[in-house]
This record gives sequence, structure tokens and C-alpha cells, in this order.
Amino acid sequence: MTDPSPLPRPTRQLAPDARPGDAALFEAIGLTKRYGGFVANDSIDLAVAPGRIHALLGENGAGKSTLVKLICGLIQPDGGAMRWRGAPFAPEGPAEARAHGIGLVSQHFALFDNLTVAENVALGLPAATPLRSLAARLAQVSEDYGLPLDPKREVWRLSVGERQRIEIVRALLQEPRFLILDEPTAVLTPSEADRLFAELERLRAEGRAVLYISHRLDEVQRLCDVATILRGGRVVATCDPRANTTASLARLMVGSEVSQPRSQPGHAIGAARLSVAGLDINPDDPHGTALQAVSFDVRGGEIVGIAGVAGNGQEELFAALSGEALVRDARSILIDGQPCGDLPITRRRELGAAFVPEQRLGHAAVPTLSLSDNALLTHHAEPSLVRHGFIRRAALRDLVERISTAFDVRTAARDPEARRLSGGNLQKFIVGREILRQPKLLVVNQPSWGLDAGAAAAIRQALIDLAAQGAAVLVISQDLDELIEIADRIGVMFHGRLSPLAASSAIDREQLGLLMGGSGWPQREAQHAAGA
Ligand SMILES: Nc1ncnc2c1ncn2[C@@H]1O[C@H](COP(=O)(O)OP(=O)(O)OP(=O)(O)O)[C@@H](O)[C@H]1O
Repeated sequence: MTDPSPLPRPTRQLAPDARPGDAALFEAIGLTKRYGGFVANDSIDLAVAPGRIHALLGENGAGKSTLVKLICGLIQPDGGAMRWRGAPFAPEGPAEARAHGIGLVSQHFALFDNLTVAENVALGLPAATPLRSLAARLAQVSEDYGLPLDPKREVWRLSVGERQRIEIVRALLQEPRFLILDEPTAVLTPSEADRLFAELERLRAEGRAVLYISHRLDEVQRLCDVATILRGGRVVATCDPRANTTASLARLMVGSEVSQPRSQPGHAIGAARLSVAGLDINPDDPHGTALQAVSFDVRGGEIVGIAGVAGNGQEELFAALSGEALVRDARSILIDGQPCGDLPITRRRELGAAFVPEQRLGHAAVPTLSLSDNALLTHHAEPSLVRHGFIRRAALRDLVERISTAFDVRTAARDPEARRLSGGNLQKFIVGREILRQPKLLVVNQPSWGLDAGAAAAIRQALIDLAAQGAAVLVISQDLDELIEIADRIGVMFHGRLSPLAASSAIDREQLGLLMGGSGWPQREAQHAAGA
């Protein structure tokens, strides 16, 4: 890891009275939010002091994002009060919260797809900021932060990891007095996360306050001075995270022990169910990553992991495998021996394949459709659900019930719109929707993004069990610990190339990290990867 670069000094200094140890910068007193009869935040008391990094923990659906939305004026409370530097605080909208110096890196990105990176950043800054100078500043600052971004690129072309970088850089450029980050590292690489932590530590040293939401408890212990834990919309504990173990924090969040996934030893590894040979793709997007001679196979009974920094071809690989991007040579992708590089996604599903894209809202699920209609999107070829062109609504609702039960999807109402689910619950739903089809091949991108420890363990267990039943499972993930934990073999993508797959027992985190950064590739591979 390289040392974090010095960052540009903030232009706006904090008031001299804001010093670590001061009285609370922000307070919530008995804050309550209801959705119909469901209480998402139940009399929350929270005090965030300047010069502190304060963790907000809780399992999926505990009410963390709801609290953040209240603080930022995105929704209004039904009871209780908030105070800012001791004075009553009731922001009517996000602009008012921003004017007080509250910055937000949200879990569901608030970005306009058709605008460029620079245009999106400009929208979060004072109106007078000229776009041209902003683009140059943004390029410089994003490099300094170790979060590379191309200011001219349109957002719709970017991966989830790249979108996350925009959110973070945009919030940091606002030099907030109180910065709230909702799962910021879920799709960042370890070195990107390290740079972010260094930046948060700088904010703390300057007397600013940070509210940090993460399901990664080791990060919380490393970074945070105090932790407030929510369960079922209520505060159940406020503690020093370093005085706890990750297991005891997880227990406080979940209310019981969290079990770790267990591999199923002794099951047979069969023939290749997915074979990719010499896959070359030149994406339409001039900023996309060309895939160069990607070759690998995934056999029945095994999990293959693909690691890599976002933007190194993982999106293009997923699109080619799923049929969202068709390839000229049909034989470059075989599913159970059948050439299918030129087949659309429905035909690939009929061959027994299932796909889970990384972007849950907008790609994997339509936000404004109910869960049952979202289930129909990938199950419509099944005769039990659609017969003679008629949708069997009762069977569909039953399917949603089965997914929700099997994957512990918690909703505030029956068959709600996808956008009403908490991030983690929607993730459980879209992964569960595909696993319940019992596919012979599952390709999944970032399976446990935003999941709490218990839910992530449950999803990983489901992937292990699916492979043990004979399916081939391909997991694309930026979470190296996840890949090392569940994959039988792992490869790394760099500049559109895939390293040879290595047995996960024979490769460690450090070697993977080096490959992700472009070191340690065989000479020829490195030359190709660098475009020589
Ligand atoms: N607009 C809404 N309408 C109805 N229910 C909602 C709405 N937004 C959130 N909820 C419900 O409120 C509960 C808390 O959701 P919230 O997003 O605050 O959880 P969270 O702790 O942030 O979870 P995660 O870790 O999964 O992001 C969930 O059960 C969710 O279904």
C-alpha cells in the first residue's frame, strides 16, 4: 500500500469553538419515523460529537438509512426532535442540511445517469462553480484521494464501484462539518478503502464529525471512536467498538450468534458448465474496457471467483456472459457445451443459467414494480408462472413468499415496490430470486453488497450449497475476503485480461492485491494488459 497523498487543504475552516470533546454537534432526541403502521425509527436518541467518527450499526432493515434520511431532510419525522450545535434543527430538504455543513455519501447513489461525472459533482456544489475549472479540480482531487475518476464520462457507463467514488469525492469536496457515509466501502478495493480511512481520520483531526455506517465490523473497530447499535428501529446499545470483539458487536446487532458459512466437503466436481474461450470484446462505449482473449471455465460443483478493481472489464464480462452484450463468435461462450455467445438472455436462462447484476436498483430490479412483478422479470419463461400468455398471480405471490422465507427478506408490507425495501433486503431478494430457480450455472456480481454479517453469511452459504448440488457458480466480487472464503479457484481481471485461475488454497490476499494492481502478471500478459 502506498502512503495516502496529502490532500488539498479545506478552504472553509471550522469555527474556533468546534474542537474534539465539545458538546454534541448533532443530536437526535426521541426521533421517530413511521411508514404506515410500521415504525422504522422508534424514539432514537443519538449524540454525535465533533472530532469523533461515530459508527451506526444494525442488521439489514434496522433503520439506519431512515435515520440518515431524517438527518439530511430527505424525509420528515413523525415524532421527537433534532438539534444542531444545541439549537433546534428541522431541515425541510437536503439543501438546508447541506447549508448547515452536512454531507452525505448515500448507499443508493443520488446520481443522474445521463450527466457526466463533473456535472453530477457540480450539482452538489455552490451554483457559481464553473464546470471547466471543476473538471480539472475533480481530476486532480480524485487522484489525490486515490479514487480515479474521468470527469467527462457519463454516469450510466460506470460500474457501481466507480459511482461510489463519485459520491465520496463529491461529498469530500463540500468539506462538510458533519459527514455521513452509508456503506462507503462495500464496493471499494482495499487500497481505495485505506485512502478513504486516511481522509476520514484527517476530518476527525480537524474537529469535524463523521457518522459511519458499515457492515464491516473490522473497519468499524479500526476507525470508529463510538458505536450506536440499532435493532428493529430502536437503539439497543452505545459502546466503544474497540472494547468489543467483532463477534460481540455482531451479536448486539442481530440479537443472536452469527454462524459462518461451511463448505460441503467431498462433493464431486463435474464437467465444465461454463466455458469461455478467447473472448474478445470491443465495447461500444469508448471508455469501456475491451476484453482480451478471456478464457476460463467453471465446472459443475465449484465456485470460481473473479477479483479486480472496478472498471477492469468485470462489467463487460458480465454483459457478455448474460447476453446483454452479444458476441460475434457464438462458440466463445459455451453453457453445458452449447454455443451461446449470440443468444439473448432468455435463451440462456432456458439453458439453466441465472444472472445477478451488481446494480440492484434499476438493473436487477425495477424500483417502482412490486416484488412479484420483479420476480416475473426473470421467471417469465416458467410455465408454472405464465400459462398461455396469462400471468398466474397467485403462483407469483407464492414465489415471492418462498424467496422471502428462504432468504429472510424483511418487508414492511406484503409485496411492496422494490424501492421500499432496505438495501440489504432487496439484495437478499434478487439473489434469492435467482438461486430459487435452482440454476445449473449462476453468474453473480457483488453478491453480498450491503448485507449485514448474518445475511452475507446466509448468501455465501446458499452459493456453497448451490455448487454442492452440482451447479457451476461464478462470483465477481471486490470483496477479497469473500472470494477467499467461498471460491475454489480465483482469477483477477486487469485491463480486460483475466489471470489464470489459481486454487484459492494456493493464493493469498497479498498476491491477489498485487495482481489487481497490475503487478505479478507474466511478462506477456502484462504487456497485453498495458495495451502493448
Ligand atoms: N419508503 C418506505 N416505505 C415503506 N417502508 C420503508 C420505506 N423505507 C424503508 N422502509 C422500511 O423501513 C425499514 C428500515 O429500512 P432502512 O432502509 O432504514 O434499513 P437499514 O438499516 O438502512 O437497512 P440496510 O442495512 O439493509 O440498508 C425496512 O424494513 C424497510 O422496509
